[in-house]
Parts: sequence; C-alpha cells; structure tokens
Amino acid sequence: MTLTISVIGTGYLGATHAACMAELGYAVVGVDTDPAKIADLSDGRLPFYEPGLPELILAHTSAGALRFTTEVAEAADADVHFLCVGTPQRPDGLGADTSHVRAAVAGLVPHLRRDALIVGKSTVPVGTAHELQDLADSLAPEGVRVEIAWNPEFLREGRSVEDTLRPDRLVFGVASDAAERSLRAVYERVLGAGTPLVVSDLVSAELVKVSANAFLATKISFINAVAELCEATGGDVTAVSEALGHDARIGHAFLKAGLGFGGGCLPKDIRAMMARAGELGVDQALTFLREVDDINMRRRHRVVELATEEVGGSLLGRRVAVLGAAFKPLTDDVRDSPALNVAAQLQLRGAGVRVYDPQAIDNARAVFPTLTYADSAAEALADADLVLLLTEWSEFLELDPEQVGGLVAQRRVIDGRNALDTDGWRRAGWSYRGLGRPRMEPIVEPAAPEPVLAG
Ligand SMILES: NC(=O)C1=CN([C@@H]2O[C@H](COP(=O)(O)OP(=O)(O)OC[C@H]3O[C@@H](n4cnc5c(N)ncnc54)[C@H](O)[C@@H]3O)[C@@H](O)[C@H]2O)C=CC1
Ligand SMILES: O=C(O)[C@H]1O[C@H](OP(=O)(O)OP(=O)(O)OC[C@H]2O[C@@H](n3ccc(=O)[nH]c3=O)[C@H](O)[C@@H]2O)[C@H](O)[C@@H](O)[C@@H]1O
Repeated sequence: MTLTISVIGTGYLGATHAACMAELGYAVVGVDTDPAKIADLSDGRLPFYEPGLPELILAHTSAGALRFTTEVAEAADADVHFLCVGTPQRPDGLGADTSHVRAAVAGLVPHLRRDALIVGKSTVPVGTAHELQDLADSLAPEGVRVEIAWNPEFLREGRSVEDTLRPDRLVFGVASDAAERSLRAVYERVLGAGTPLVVSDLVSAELVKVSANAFLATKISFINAVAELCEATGGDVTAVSEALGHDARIGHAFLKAGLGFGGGCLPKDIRAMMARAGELGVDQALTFLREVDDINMRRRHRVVELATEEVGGSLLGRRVAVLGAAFKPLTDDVRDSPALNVAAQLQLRGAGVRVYDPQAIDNARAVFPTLTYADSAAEALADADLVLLLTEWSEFLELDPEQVGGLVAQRRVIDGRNALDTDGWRRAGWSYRGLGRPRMEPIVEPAAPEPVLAG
C-alpha cells in the first residue's frame, strides 16, 4: 500500500520535502495558508529559486502524485503529517516565534478521524515537541490518538533536493516504537542507501538541529575572528584557513572567511538557542554565541569601512557596484542577507549603489525598495568607482577582469567572499581587497626587454 503523506507549510523546506516525498513514491498533499504560493505550486510552478526542484514539482503534480491546497482538512487522511512551517525570530529579536507550529497542529488535529503521527521538521526551541504533544492531546477528537515525533531537517538552500534524498544523516526523535517504525517506513529508501540514522528522544532530536546550526555559525565566526587578527597584523586569512583545514580534525568546510553568515536560519537559530538557554536558567552555557553573532555582524561593518577607505574617506556621491543580493549563491533568499545589509549601509552613507543578482532582485526589491537594481552585471558595473563582490555566484567569479575594467571608472574591487582570482584581477590592473587579507596593488608585468640585435 502506498503511504500518503501530508506536508504542512510549503516554503523553502516544505516544498522541497513534499516534492522529495513524491519522488520517493508517496502520494503527497502540501498545505499552506498562503493562497498565492498554493496557486503557483498547484500549477507546477515553484514560487522561489531552487536548482532541480521545479522539475520535481512539475513531474509529480502532472502525474497526480503531488497536490497542494490551502485546506488543511484535505490532509486529514494522510498516514504521516510533516510540519514544515516557519519559526522566525520573534519581534523582540531573541527567541523563536513558535506560533505557526502551534497553529498548524491546532488547525490539523480537530480534522483527524484516525490515529496519526505528526512529525516536526521545523527548527524549534528545545521543549516544543512536548508542548505540541500536550496541545494535540487537548484537541484530538474522541478516540483518536495523535503522536508527535521530531525529524529535524539539515538541508541547505541551493542543494535542497540532493540533501533531502541523500542526507548526511537522519534523526528520528520519537516517544514510541510505533513512531520509529512509521518513520523507518517513510524513509525506507533513504535508509536503504546507507544513510546513518540516529534514533533519540524528542528533546535530543530538537537539540541536534539547533546545535548543528550553532556549530556551523561558530566555525564561520571563528575564522572571521582570525581574519580580524590578520587585518591587525598583515596576515592572510585564506592561507591560515587553508592550512587549518588540512587538519582532518578541523576540515575545510565552513572555514571560509569573508562577509559572514546570513539567511533565514543560522542567525535566527543561534539567537533562539541563546534565548531558550536563558529561559532554562543555563544562559551562561551559550554566552559565547553572543560573540559568534557579534563577530559576524562586525564583518558587515568592516566591508563598509573598507569601501569608505578605498574611495578616499567619503562615500558621498561615489558610484558603487554591488554584485550579489542573495545571502549566498544558488538561492533567491535574501533573509538577513549580508550583501543587502552592506548595500543599504553604503547607500545610507551617501553612495550611489547599484545592485545586481542573477536570481534575488525581486526579493531584494521587496525588502529594500529604495536601492537601485540593475538588470545585468554590466549595468551595475558601468562607471563604478568601486566594485564589491558580496555573493559569490559563479557568474561573478567568471567575469573577465579586463572586460570589466573597460566598464568601470576605477579598477578597485573589494572581494567580500575572498572568492575572486586575486592575481588575475590584479594583472588586469585592479587593486584588490579581500577580508582578512592585506591590500593588494595591481600587478604590473615588467616590460619585455628590448631584443639585443647582433652587430
Ligand atoms: N530554509 C531552509 O533551508 C531550512 C529551514 N528549516 C526550518 O524549517 C522551517 C521553515 O523554514 P522555511 O521553509 O525556510 O520557511 P518559509 O517561510 O519559506 O516557509 C514557511 C511556510 O509555512 C507557511 N505557514 C505558516 N503558517 C502555516 C500554517 N498554520 N499552516 C500551513 N502553512 C503555514 C507559510 O505561509 C510559508 O509558506 C523553519 O523552522 C526553518 O528554521 C530547516 C532546515 C532548512
Ligand atoms: O537550518 C537551516 O535552514 C539550514 O541552515 C544552513 O543552510 P543555509 O542557511 O542554506 O546556508 P549555508 O550553506 O549554511 O550558508 C549559511 C551562510 O554562511 C555563509 N558561509 C558559509 C560557509 C563558510 O565557510 N563561510 C560563510 O560565510 C554563507 O555565505 C551563508 O551566508 C545549514 O548549512 C543547513 O544544514 C541547515 O539545514
């Protein structure tokens, strides 16, 4: 018998999860409260950019295995329900807002007509699953037993399909053997491919997720703290990072110094983890995450400082080309984007900023409508006094520095991601500044010696 799956919340996480569940062979219904999103998805269109996902959505909606609705009642018959709604930062700036997960459970449970398993995937403060179990118990119709489990998600935007179908590991937080059996059945093919599985209690599963993101954020801020030291001493953080990464105990991943982390998850998740520790009376355990956050935010100010220096002390009236608006390449997500944050700061200081991004301009315009957006890199670069690379899309890394040099007013580049071919740009007459690296002047090739003529 084919399992039927419901996925509640069809944003970046939920749309991916729904499509991948259909890819694993299940009948899937995706539910969201946003009618525009549901209209797009129902037509087989993905309302955001994610490589490889539109093809899956289109294939499975066309085949009838995947459908979308705003009516949660239509999910009631599913065997397993996955919760994928948002848990954004609360307006007070600290803890996570869990109102959407509670609303999703409260919306679904009264419609259930048989025993059900609700599996949380959203990233939540530790203890939320138990609260949701109490909520479900209080709302379950007579004779219906609803169980909550937690199966945290580790996918990265830009690689979400691959990360879902071939994850590094699966984590099942369960309160019963029956819940574990159900999850094993859902993920049978993924487990069959050799994916490591950790089965734990609910609390530990919730903790794995926030700890993973806190660890990744800490690793990035660690190397960015070293970058600050390099700036004070003339060292080059890219050399330090490369050498550190060769130590197998450290590794190269998440050790790239630059403008730091942004996005809809790492920043909010470390703040929520700190807030939860405070509520639990163990705030001292995580005060270092405050430093992780501060180091990260300082990188954005540092780029603005460098930009100001590069144009001679005042940004007023200077034309700055900003390459990149998304919080990282391969996504159109601009939530807490370091690139946009820097662009906005430059504009506040009087610079004429033109931003270009291959995918994220519409989202960027919605958040920062007063910035000027270009339709191409060339348009952003035209007559620029300074070029800033802030999101390392391959389109930017492949730019020909000689050609770009012909577009700008001044050959000055700040590489906020330490990603450009330094020597290539310098040979084309550019002055180069990375983060945590010494300023580098253009490389002037010595003129070829005059041929010595015999006689
Ligand atoms: N974006 C990512 O790469 C990952 C996100 N996560 C976590 O997954 C959760 C969702 O994140 P995103 O997908 O990025 O957020 P998102 O904002 O893109 O999507 C959330 C969706 O939930 C919908 N929603 C809100 N309340 C609802 C309700 N009561 N019923 C049905 N739908 C409802 C919203 O309309 C929205 O479409 C968060 O907890 C996040 O931390 C975890 C791993 C990866
Ligand atoms: O909980 C989540 O939503 C997800 O958050 C991150 O994934 P994501 O936000 O898609 O992006 P990452 O690839 O982790 O990058 C985060 C930020 O760190 C920055 N970064 C990354 C790596 C690095 O070495 N240096 C660095 O500055 C990136 O530019 C980006 O701004 C985690 O990597 C996922 O495992 C997790 O599931």
